[in-house]
Amino acid sequence: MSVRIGILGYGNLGRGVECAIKHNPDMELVAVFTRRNPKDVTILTETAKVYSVNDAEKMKDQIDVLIICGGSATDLPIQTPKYAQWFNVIDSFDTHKRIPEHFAAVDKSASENGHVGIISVGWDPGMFSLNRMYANAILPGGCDYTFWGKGVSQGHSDAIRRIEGVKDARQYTIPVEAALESVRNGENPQLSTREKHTRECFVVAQEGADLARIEREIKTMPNYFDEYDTTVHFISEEELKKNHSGIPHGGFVIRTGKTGWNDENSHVIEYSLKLDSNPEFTSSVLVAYARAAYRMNQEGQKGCKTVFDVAPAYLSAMSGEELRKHLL
Ligand SMILES: NC(=O)C1=CN([C@@H]2O[C@H](COP(=O)(O)OP(=O)(O)OC[C@H]3O[C@@H](n4cnc5c(N)ncnc54)[C@H](OP(=O)(O)O)[C@@H]3O)[C@@H](O)[C@H]2O)C=CC1
Ligand SMILES: N[C@@H](C[C@H]1CC(C(=O)O)=NO1)C(=O)O
Repeated sequence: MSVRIGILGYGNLGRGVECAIKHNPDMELVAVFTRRNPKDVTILTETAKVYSVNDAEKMKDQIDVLIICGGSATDLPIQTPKYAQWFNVIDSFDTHKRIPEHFAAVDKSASENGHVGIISVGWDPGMFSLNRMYANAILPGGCDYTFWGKGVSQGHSDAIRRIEGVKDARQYTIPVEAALESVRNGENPQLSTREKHTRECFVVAQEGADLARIEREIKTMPNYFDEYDTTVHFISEEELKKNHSGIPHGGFVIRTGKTGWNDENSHVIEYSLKLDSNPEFTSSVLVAYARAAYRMNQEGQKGCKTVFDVAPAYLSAMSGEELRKHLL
C-alpha cells in the first residue's frame, strides 16, 4: 500500500516534492494545500488536486504524511506545530539557532496528538548534520568545517522575499577561497563566520519601494545576514529571470582528527554535495524522511524527531533483506 503524501505550500520545495514522489513508486500524492486561491496554483500530478490550507484538517484521514514546504523565516514556526495536530509532518526548518524552540513546539503538538514530526530535514540542516555527527563521534578530538556554495540559498532568498517592498530575490552564498585553501591544506584554522563566506543578493523591488531600507533590513537580519559581509544589487524582474533563474548549490563538511598514542596519525573525513537543483535535492531528502515518519508512527512512535533520531533503514524503500543483500 502506498504512503499517501500531502504537500503544504507550493513553492520551489513544494514543486520539488511533487517531482520526487514520481521517483518513489511506494508513494502517492493525494493533495497540495496552498494559502493562495487554489485556482491560481497549477500542479503537474493529474491524480491529485489543489486545496486551500483551510481544508487540510478535513483530509487528515486521507493523508499519511504532510510535507510542509513553507519558508523557515516566517512560515514553518507556525505551520509545522499547527499541522502536527492532525498529521505526521516533515519540514526543512533551517534557522539553526531557533531549532531548539521549534523542536519543543512541534514535540508538544505531535506528542499530544500521537503523530511523528521530523524537522530540519534537507542537507543543511539534514545530511550535513548527520555527517558532522558521524565524524564527531568517530574522531572526538578534531576540527569541523562546513562550506557552502557558490550557490543559491533558498532559506536566505526566502528571508529576503519576506521583506516589505521586495518582489523577488536570489541570494548566493560564496565561500572565501583563502579559508577553503587553509582548511584543505590541513592548517586547522580558527575561522569566524565572516571569514568563511560572503553573501551576494539580487533583489527585485516593488515600484516605489525604499531601496535603502530594504538593503539595511537585509544586511542587519539576525540569523541570516548580520554576521556576514553582504552585497545587495537591485535589478529588474527581467534580469532576474534571465540571469538568476537556476537554484544550484552545494558544499561540503570536513572533519580533521588524529589517532594514535601520541596523535601521530591524521585523518580527514569529507562529505560533499554538488547540486544542479537545491530544491529538487532537498525535496528528495524530505520524501525519504516522509517514508520514515510513516513507518515510525505505524510502530507507535510519536513526538518530534530530527535526522539524528531516525535509523537509516527507515529511509529506504528496500526491505531489510534487500538492504543487507545490496548495500551492506
Ligand atoms: N534544510 C535544508 O537543507 C534546506 C531548507 N530549505 C528551506 O525551505 C524553505 C522553502 O524554500 P522555497 O521552497 O525555496 O521557498 P518559496 O519562497 O519558493 O516558497 C515558500 C512558500 O511561499 C509561497 N509561495 C511560493 N511561490 C509563491 C508565489 N509565486 N506567490 C505567492 N506565494 C508563493 C508558498 O506557500 P503557499 O502555496 O501557501 O502560498 C510556499 O510554500 C526555505 O525557507 C528554507 O528554509 C531549503 C533548502 C534546503
Ligand atoms: N538551508 C540552506 C541549505 C544550505 C545552504 C546554506 C547557505 O547557502 O547559507 N546553508 O545551508 C538553503 O536554504 O539552501
